[in-house]
Amino acid sequence: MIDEKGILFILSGPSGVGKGTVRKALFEQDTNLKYSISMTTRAMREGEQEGVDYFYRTREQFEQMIDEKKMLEYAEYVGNYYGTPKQYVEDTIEKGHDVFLEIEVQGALQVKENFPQGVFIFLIPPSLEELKNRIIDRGTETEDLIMNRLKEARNEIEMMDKYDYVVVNDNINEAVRKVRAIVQSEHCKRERVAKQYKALLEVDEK
Ligand SMILES: Nc1nc2c(ncn2[C@@H]2O[C@H](COP(=O)(O)OP(=O)(O)O)[C@@H](O)[C@H]2O)c(=O)[nH]1
Ligand SMILES: Nc1ncnc2c1ncn2[C@@H]1O[C@H](COP(=O)(O)OP(=O)(O)O)[C@@H](O)[C@H]1O
Repeated sequence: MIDEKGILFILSGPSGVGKGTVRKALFEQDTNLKYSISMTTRAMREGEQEGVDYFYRTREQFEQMIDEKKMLEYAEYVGNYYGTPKQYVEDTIEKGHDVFLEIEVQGALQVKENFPQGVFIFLIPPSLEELKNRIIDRGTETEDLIMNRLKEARNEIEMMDKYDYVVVNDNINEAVRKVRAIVQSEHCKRERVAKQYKALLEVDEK
């Protein structure tokens, strides 16, 4: 079939719900999705690589990108900037490839404003109790921050109706399977297939 523009998928959800875990598992399997590498001002962690996990930049460099309107979205999270460089997303979609973002909720809401044709997937925990356990088990946050995150999570979950799909991250394999199914369904949307088919028929006529 004739290539159309790619689709932008946005996976978001409260801190600790498992966004990073689901995204990594999704990309481990054979996939045609292109992951948009984010830019951050946070320090590189052991085992991470520049241009693989993130583009690591200073606050000055990040703020310059913001001023030059080169970010599709950005947010401050635990004292650091995180954001999606616009150019890669636009070029890749233009070439007909799907792009996948894994970002926190404030950023996802900005993408919704700037790129409403994106497909918004909200990952939720089976319960707030389980969310709390996951944040504690991950061991990256203090008691105070954990309480903050949970309060934020409640507010964020209320944003659910801004999203196209909601996936409960109970069993990880099930959650990944559902995200993959969403990607496939979007490719089977009538409007999309009809457009591609029309172009195909026009070529046949020539
Ligand atoms: N808005 C926004 N959030 C991002 C971006 N990249 C990563 N994040 C989110 O930033 C948060 C912190 O990420 P990180 O420092 O890698 O720590 P993690 O909590 O171990 O995943 C996570 O919720 C990510 O989903 C981005 O480009 N934009
Ligand atoms: N389906 C799941 N079941 C149990 N634990 C999970 C599941 N998904 C993720 N986790 C664990 O929960 C913690 C938070 O996951 P992480 O991917 O860092 O979340 P986020 O990127 O949303 O902040 C990690 O310790 C991860 O191993």
